[in-house]
Amino acid sequence: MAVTLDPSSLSNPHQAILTHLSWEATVDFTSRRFLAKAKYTVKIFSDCDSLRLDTSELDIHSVSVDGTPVAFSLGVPDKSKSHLGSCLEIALPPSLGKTATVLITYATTRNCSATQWLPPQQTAGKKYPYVFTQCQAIHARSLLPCMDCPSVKMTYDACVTVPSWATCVMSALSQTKTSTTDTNTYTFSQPVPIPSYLFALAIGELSSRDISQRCRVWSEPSMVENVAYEFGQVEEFVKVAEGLTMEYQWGRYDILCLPPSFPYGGMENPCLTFVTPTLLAGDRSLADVVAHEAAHSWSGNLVTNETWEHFWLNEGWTIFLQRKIMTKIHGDPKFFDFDAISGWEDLKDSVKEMPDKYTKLIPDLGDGDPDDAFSSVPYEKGFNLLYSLEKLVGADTFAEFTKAYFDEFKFGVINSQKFRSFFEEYFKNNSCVMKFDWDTWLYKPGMPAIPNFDRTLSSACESLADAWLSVNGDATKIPKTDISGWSTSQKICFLDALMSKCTDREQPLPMSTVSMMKTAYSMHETRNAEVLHRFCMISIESGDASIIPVVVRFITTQGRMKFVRPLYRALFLSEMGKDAAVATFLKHRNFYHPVCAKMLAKDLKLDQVQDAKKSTTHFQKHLLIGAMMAATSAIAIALLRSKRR
Ligand SMILES: CC/C=C\C/C=C\C[C@@H](O)/C=C/C=C/C=C\[C@@H](O)CCCC(=O)O
Ligand SMILES: [Zn+2]
Repeated sequence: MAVTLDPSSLSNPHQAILTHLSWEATVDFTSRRFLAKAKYTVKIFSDCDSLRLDTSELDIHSVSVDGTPVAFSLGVPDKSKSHLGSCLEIALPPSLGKTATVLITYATTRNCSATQWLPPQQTAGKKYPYVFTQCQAIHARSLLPCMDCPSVKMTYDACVTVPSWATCVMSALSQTKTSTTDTNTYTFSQPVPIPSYLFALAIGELSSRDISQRCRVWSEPSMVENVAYEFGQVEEFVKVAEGLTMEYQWGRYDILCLPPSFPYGGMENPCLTFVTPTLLAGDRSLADVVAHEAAHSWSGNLVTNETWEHFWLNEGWTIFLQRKIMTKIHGDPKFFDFDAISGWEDLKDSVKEMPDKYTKLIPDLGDGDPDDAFSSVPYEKGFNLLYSLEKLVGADTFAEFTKAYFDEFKFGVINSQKFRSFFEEYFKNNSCVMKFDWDTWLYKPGMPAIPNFDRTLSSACESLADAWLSVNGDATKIPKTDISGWSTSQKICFLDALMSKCTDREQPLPMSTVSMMKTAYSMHETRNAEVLHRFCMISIESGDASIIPVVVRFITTQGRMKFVRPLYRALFLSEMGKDAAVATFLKHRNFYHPVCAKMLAKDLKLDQVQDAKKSTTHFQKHLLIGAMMAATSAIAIALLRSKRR
């Protein structure tokens, strides 16, 4: 297999490639570590005297090749690219044949960025600890030495030993469970080759409910009935997706609903999607995230972006399929554009927020950390590229192309050039196709031209936004529209339109209007996280301090980055909320997943405080150390203030 060099990996898949992993691990909740063995089948291509693997913060104990201990070295991480970790270089004896078995014994450490270890208080049951992993994009290397690049796909089996009260689930098919008085040992098999970022496990007190023959939901026991109801449509989602693409290839499609600090809406771990409990609105209104994760069973998991620079091919396609699935479920063809309008608003926010280099569909990641490049751009700009192609060739033909695409690239990898060539070849007899401006779409930063979306379903929401905008302190102008029967999507569309119009006018909604809206709709009390998030954003921007306790509660009871990052940033930028933002983060830092904590520290400029600490004079250092010993959040606030002065 030809392999592209990946800027996000230190491994050498062009010389030797991993084809199968046997992972054996024991979890230790006391030391918060996995004690593990990774045994790889390696295919060696040419004259290759060493195997290079990605690692990050691992304790490597020993390495053997075909049963014989060999020399290995662990590189020193490059400070300017610390996200890449350390290269584990393993000497390959010259006598090796075309394949070899490499066995690495190691332990993870407290600095493992792929895991979050939850104390019992952070679980619903409050009795037992919990651990889960999140490897995308390049955190698998902190869980196991591997070729942490999406172009390397391998099958795996695993054997995991956990305490007797615990259940282990993985991104694979469950095989056996054996128990002793103190332990349960689970085995798993993933017979479809997967990239390292899809390696996943969770261990905790778990229960499950079957939804259909191939779909089951998992969660902590007290939540499992709610989870089963919320995601009860999952079998339909998978069936509709099969109709759009091809037969489901992974055997099972299960869902694990995690504790609230899970940092993403969902993660498409094969056979077992991980989701945030912020989807539990009680009315299935946020289940489109499950449709999204189910769609990844084809786009991303079966046809995988070759490097993270082509991430739009994972996410743009997935959003496209998600919208097709949800349109079928809603039964109204106009839903597709209605939902695309909502995505367009997300795209505008990301383009405003991100540096130009990360608003290109193919960003130049260079030495950049993929976590820094992450935004709605690959999702929504990617979707809009596909939407434009669909409009160009017509929906029926594009539907046929979709099937041909997944069939052509299944079990393999894709990049933007291959995608373009396949599209052009498929439509070579269609003259319009040659006029498509690929270069602008793929390489130009910023917003694409706005498509001519069908606004039939969004116009009432947009009109209501206009009506609220014209209130301007005059209570007699409060709109009479009764929105109590509106769907969540309509409320979201209304709030997005309101925010977008305020941005266009470069003026926040007046505080008096926000206060009238609060009385009219009580959105500050909703249990729907998407609606609450938007209402909190509008309120912060209007300067309404009464929203601060609501925001603080929201950002300290769930850790989904989509919500916590913009809310922390908005608070931090506001005069009224700056100190609350820093104090809240410092107090609750351990609640968040390590990646979320890293990103929030950057958002709140606390990483600069860290850097400043490193470069202070001796005297300043003493002051700083003294202050640190007091260990209060006020210290960081004071530091920030003195920096501001
Ligand atoms: C162009 C960007 C290049 C690489 C970024 C790839 C991954 C970055 C990383 O930060 C991981 C992302 C994981 C995402 C998982 C699930 C998302 O679909 C969730 C979307 C947001 C949400 O709904 O909460
Ligand atoms: Zn996705």
